[in-house]
Amino acid sequence: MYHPVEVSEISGPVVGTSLQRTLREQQTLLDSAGVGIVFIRNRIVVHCNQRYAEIYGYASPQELLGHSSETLHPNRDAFRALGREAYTTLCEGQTFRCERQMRRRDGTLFWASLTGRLINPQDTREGSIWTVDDIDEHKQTQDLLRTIQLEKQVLFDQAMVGIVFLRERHLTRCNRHFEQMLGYEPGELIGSPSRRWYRSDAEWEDAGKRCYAPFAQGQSFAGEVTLCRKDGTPVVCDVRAKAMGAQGSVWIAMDITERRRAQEALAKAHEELERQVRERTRELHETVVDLHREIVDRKEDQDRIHWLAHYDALTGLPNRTLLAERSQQAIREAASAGTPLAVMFIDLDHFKHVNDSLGHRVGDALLIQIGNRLRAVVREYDTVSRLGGDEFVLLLPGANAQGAARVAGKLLEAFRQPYQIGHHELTMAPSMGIALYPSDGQDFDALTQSADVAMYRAKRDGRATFRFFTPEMQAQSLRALQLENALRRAMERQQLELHYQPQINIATGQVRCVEALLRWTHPELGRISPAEFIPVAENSGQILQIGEWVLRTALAQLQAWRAQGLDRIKVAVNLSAIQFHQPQLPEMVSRLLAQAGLPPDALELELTEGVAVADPRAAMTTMQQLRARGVHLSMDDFGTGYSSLSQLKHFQLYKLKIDQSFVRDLEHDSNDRAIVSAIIRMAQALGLQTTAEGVETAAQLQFLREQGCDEAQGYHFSPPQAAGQIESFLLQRCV
Ligand SMILES: Nc1nc2c(ncn2[C@@H]2O[C@@H]3COP(=O)(O)O[C@H]4[C@@H](O)[C@H](n5cnc6c(=O)[nH]c(N)nc65)O[C@@H]4COP(=O)(O)O[C@H]3[C@H]2O)c(=O)[nH]1
Repeated sequence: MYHPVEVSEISGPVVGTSLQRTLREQQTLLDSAGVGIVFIRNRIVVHCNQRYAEIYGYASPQELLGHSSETLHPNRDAFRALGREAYTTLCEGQTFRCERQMRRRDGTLFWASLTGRLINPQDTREGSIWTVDDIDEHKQTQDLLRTIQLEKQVLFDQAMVGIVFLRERHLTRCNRHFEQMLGYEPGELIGSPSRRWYRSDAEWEDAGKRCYAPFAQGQSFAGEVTLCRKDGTPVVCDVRAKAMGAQGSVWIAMDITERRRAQEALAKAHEELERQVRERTRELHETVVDLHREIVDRKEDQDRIHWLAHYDALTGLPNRTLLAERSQQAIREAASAGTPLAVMFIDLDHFKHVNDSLGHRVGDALLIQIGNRLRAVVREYDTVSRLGGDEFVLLLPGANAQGAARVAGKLLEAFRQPYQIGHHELTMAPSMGIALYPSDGQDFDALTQSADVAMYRAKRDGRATFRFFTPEMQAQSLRALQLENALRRAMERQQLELHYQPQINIATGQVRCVEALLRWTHPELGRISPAEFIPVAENSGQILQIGEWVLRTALAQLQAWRAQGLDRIKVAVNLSAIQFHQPQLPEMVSRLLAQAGLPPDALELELTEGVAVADPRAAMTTMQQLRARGVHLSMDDFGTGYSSLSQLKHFQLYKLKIDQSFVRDLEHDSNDRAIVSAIIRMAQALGLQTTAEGVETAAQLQFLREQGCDEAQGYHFSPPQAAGQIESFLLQRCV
């Protein structure tokens, strides 16, 4: 038992020495003790050691001596409460231990571990001894630890992730969230092997390999693992796992099934969006391409429309519209500069025959070549245009009459070269009419009209030539227009009539054939010569209708004469080249003969040499067809055209009619005599009959007889007369 004694209270030499040593030892013991020790009597600090003073913030024990122990407590209540609690135990002679907050000298509180004991449990007045240890730091650490543990527990319990502790792949502990996540009751999983929350052995083993491999290298695992609920449904988890040495491992699993599902849905939506964007982009691209194409197409269409409106589709030459525009411009310039200008109208002679006999393809190819040849002849700034068909118009700015004539001459020269179309070698000649500005017309229409009229004159004057427009032509062209209009109504108004002129056998004086000649008597215009109106009918196309009427009427008349007893008489009908090139001609002839009830050899068709000029081969085919049907063919006006001897051989002709231009001057012109004589001999050599036209005198007849000409026709015997008038002549002269 410790009795605190003041050293000065001890006296006596021996006692004093050992007592002093004891006291020193006690004092040393007190001073070196690691805990604070205090002796309190009547709630007053009677004695304490250095450590005690330090704990309460005093420099030395002396500073505390005499202090009320109450000041060392936080407050009076705490002091009394401790007294009440401690003295129950102390009075029983027990040691009282507790941990209490105490107060330092500066007022701060600290935790202290107190151990007290009464000196004499029977008498509390003797005081008590207390050891005090400053456990404030330890207490704070403990509190901190407790708080941390509490927090950990809260985290463990409240975490929104599953937390699992495993040892050797068996669950030692897990939080509620893990159980709930997998659908288990609290504690149901304790001790279970981790295999329990995998769908199959394979998945479990695979997860084991993936997760434990990093553990072996001291690393943690982080990854996605598919676990399995109690009811079998899969749970996709984001798993973090860490090895804890001998403690096993801790696993944190977060259910990301929904997130994964949402991610998948998002990815799908994203993919769909991308697909839609791609689709839209593609559509947009296509729309842009379509639009672009449409714009290009429209531009091309516009260009094409503009081109078609201004150019001839076949030859690529300017058409009438562009020609008119250029002409107007050229006329304006010529007017202001006082310079000349020529317009040349070109029509191809017998071009239609090419089309009819060789087909449009050949005709088109020929027109293209002709267009190129025309372009090659003229200057750069001249315009070569095609109006359609075989009509071309040249606009020659700056060209006077001399210049235009030179161009026409060059064209004639250029046209002399044959055209090679496939295996066909074709020659084509132009008839050209020239009109000059300003004398022949002040504007485009007037100039082209004048050039057109001049071109007709060139045609009439033998074709393959050119003519300048003259005022006299103007009058004639007006006449042609007048005739064309009048001719349209001539047939329906019965103004047409046939006259017949006999052809006399020179040797016997007998009539074997009459030539039907067309007559037109107009109420105002009077009698119009076929030489004038037949070309008009040919140009306007009316010749086909008129020609058929002539054939029908002539055959009907012949049939009537035959019925009257003139049963061996024949009729000769003139055939225009245009009629001849009609593909249905042979069929039509047969039909009309059949309608009249006449044999084919009752009809003789008079052709002009012109029919064979453009395409002898096609002409030959038509002639063969007619001959095959039994119709006789004769060549009219022979000697004026260009028939070659070799062609004649193949033409299957029956007769040559010697043109009246050779007969007219037989008496005075030895050349004509020579020609007529040669024709007759040639015909004889070819086995052809000969008929001389326009025989007006006995001397002409005599010469023809001497030369061996078979027949004669002319005023010497009879002019062409109406059927009724010629009948008596025929009755006398027909056998
Ligand atoms: N100077 C003179 N002339 C004589 C004499 N004898 C007859 N003539 C005339 O000579 C022409 C002979 O007919 P062409 O050469 O076939 O020439 C014909 C013929 O090419 C054509 N033509 C007449 N009728 C038709 C027809 O129906 N169809 C076709 N396509 N042409 C016809 O018109 C041309 C002229 O016929 P026309 O005026 O009737 O003139 C006729 C006739 O009247 C004579 O002794 N002296």
